[in-house]
Amino acid sequence: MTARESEFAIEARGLVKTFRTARRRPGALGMLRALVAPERVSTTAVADVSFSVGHGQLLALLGPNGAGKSTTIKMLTGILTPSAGRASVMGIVPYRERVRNARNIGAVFGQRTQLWWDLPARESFRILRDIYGVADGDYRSRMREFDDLLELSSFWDTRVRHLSLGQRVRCDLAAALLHDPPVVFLDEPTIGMDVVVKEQVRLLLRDQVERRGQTVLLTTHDMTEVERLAERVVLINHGHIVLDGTLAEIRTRFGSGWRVNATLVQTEPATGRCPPGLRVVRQDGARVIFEPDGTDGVAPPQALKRVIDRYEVTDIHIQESDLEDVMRAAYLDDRADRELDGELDGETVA
Ligand SMILES: Nc1ncnc2c1ncn2[C@@H]1O[C@H](COP(=O)(O)OP(=O)(O)OP(=O)(O)O)[C@@H](O)[C@H]1O
Repeated sequence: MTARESEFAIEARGLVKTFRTARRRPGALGMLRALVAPERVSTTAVADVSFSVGHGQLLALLGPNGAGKSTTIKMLTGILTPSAGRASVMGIVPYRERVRNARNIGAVFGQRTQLWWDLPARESFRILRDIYGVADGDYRSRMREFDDLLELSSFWDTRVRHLSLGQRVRCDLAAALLHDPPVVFLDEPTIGMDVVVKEQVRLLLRDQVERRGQTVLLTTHDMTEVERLAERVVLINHGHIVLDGTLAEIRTRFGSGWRVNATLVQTEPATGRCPPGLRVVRQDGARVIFEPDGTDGVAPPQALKRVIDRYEVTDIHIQESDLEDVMRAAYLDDRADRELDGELDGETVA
């Protein structure tokens, strides 16, 4: 099957990854025991992950620390072989055909550079140009484009080891996109960047998807990034998929979806006189946030009218619920499910 014949650019079906590591006990005796009779323990980083990404889609893979996001990406880039399940990227099984897969993908691991540590970043770009056989004209125009957006030329002649984290990740991003791969994996690509550079990276990614039709799989802990970029979100927790949907679907399922933000003339608690179908989420003096209480399925225009009818209002608008709150609700829901299934043992709530 050729790359374009496969319906999805990225497919993961029942992926599992278990690591076997030596357990280290404390103290000198523990160290000795580890040398003589090492005790091995299994960690299941990815327990059961299935999802697919269509050609030209940008999907955000989200989850708390240790959820299994990086391990999933490593299986999709061919760095790790799954313990069970299967993966395909542009019709290729990444861990079986690493070299063919490498031509189709670009990858940025924000925590770790792909560049040559002791060389100036520009030297790494030239080496990558030769490895991937990028034509001189294409190389020059892409470097110009990356420089325009990411302002690399002020530091690309500095050795990579001397770059700041944000500068280094910008160079990593350019290196990953240099051969214009159809699929890009970005594991925390804006780590260490200031807000201005973050915005530049978002512009670059949007352009890669909209103009070049690239497929992007992104992990991030930055919800603004998700709101700005992702059409779809897959949420992973403890190596399991918790949800898979558009931001709108996720908001509907785990958040009220919207809230009424009002500034009242009165400053006493609004709770006692709350309009029907609404409850007070927060009140700070005259500023009150209401959300639907779930009793009558009130819609945003009705909710505005009910608040205005009940109070004297100086300012009022509908606000979409905060994505951080929605994600937290989704984790807590998953946690409650697993508690019921008896899977959790003494774990603290994030
Ligand atoms: N090589 C390894 N050997 C043993 N355990 C590992 C290895 N790599 C990852 N793990 C464990 O697997 C789990 C998932 O790790 P992973 O790096 O995939 O999480 P993550 O979702 O990317 O987290 P973060 O948001 O912190 O980057 C963690 O408990 C981690 O300690």
